[in-house]
Amino acid sequence: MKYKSTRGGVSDLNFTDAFLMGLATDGGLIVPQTIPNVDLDNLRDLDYNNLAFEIFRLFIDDIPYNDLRTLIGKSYSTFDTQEVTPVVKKNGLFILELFHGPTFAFKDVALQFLGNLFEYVLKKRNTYVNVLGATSGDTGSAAIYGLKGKENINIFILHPHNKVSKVQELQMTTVEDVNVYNLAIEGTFDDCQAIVKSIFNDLKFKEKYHLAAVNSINWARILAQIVYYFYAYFKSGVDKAYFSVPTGNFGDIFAGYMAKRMGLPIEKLILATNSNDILYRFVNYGDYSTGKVVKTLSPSMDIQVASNFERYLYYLSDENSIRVKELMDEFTRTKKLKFEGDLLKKVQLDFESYRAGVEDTLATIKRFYEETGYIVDPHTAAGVFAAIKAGYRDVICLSTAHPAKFPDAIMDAIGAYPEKPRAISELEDKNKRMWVLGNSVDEVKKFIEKKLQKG
Ligand SMILES: N[C@@H](CCOP(=O)(O)O)C(=O)O
Repeated sequence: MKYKSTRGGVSDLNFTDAFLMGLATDGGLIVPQTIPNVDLDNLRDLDYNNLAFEIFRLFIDDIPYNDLRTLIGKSYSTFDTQEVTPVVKKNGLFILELFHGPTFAFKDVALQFLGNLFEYVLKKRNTYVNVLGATSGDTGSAAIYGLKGKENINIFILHPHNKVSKVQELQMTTVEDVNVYNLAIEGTFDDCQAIVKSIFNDLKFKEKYHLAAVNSINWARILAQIVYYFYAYFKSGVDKAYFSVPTGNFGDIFAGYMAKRMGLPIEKLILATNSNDILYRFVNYGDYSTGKVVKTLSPSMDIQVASNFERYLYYLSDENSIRVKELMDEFTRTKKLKFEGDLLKKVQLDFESYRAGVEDTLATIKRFYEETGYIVDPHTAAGVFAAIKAGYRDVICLSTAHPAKFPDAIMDAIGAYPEKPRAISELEDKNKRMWVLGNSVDEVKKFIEKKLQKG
């Protein structure tokens, strides 16, 4: 399999080069040059690791199969269940539990694998990387847990200062390994993401410091997330699938879109947002225009500029890179895009979307708990809210995080705190380490330079 950029300036990369490049050097996002088709019957009865292997090998042909199997096995051995992403049925909905990894969020599914993949590739190539990423709460800790203490890797993670949950902040900032740098930026997640992209687009700086990406701009993230759509489909036993996906950066739901393009019978992807509703407006009205980021109960979704939107735009434009570049340039200039007519109808064939405000989120957590005894976190609640609104039978809701990451929201909803896994309760007594920086590309660059020169 070869890879290219959505903007047409990069092509014919093998998987490992695409993985190390992260953001394409022309500013676009990397996609596979063809989308492979799967035979569902060959995958149906596989356990998680074997399923992951069968899907990965369709996209990776420059890593020996034995090594790939070892990487997969190592990555998912840190999960608290061999199922990796179990599916449970509650009140007519399937809940795909994606929070069984070390940081209790769906990001672990990809980032445990990416951590091991970086280690493997760097050793093979006898080189090093400095990972740079942005987080609205979950990617950061998952990336840090995937990479902490690993040789030949430093990791710099930007998060919006005081805008992630307390547990999310503790998970990131209590890691004491010397290769981990937490930068709390005086701004929003969109500011953090813009800083990261601007630094990646400074190709001299990127090359000089061997920068690499862990956000879903990295194709390997999407690849790892495709697997659980297949797994959930087989486990649920449904004929045609409806997935409801809490959505911020569009990476998770885009993985579902790819699974559909590979032949998974997905009837509809239900896109759930919180009040940061740019994607809700896009799907319903063709209005992709940024608004102000507002703080909600589901901080990981407090995003207005969705990174992976560009990958979808590429497929929506029938893989026309020139058109994608024009649209992305227009978006950079005006902060808005408009979609109408047949193009919007095409979007609505793939997706439908609902927006859960704060009251909807709290009411959904409460009602679901009262009816099932099961506590969903505020992000999952947005997905459950959307699934109920959509009204289809047997929707598979992606449960993207453990409720203990958001105890205050749960207390507000049901009047009690969720049970805390030990790994979370232990965080409070640990030392914290982070650096507060202004919302400035230069400040972040200077910080990276200073730390790397010292090292
Ligand atoms: N919701 C994310 C934001 C970053 O998204 P990513 O999927 O591109 O890493 C978070 O929790 O950090």
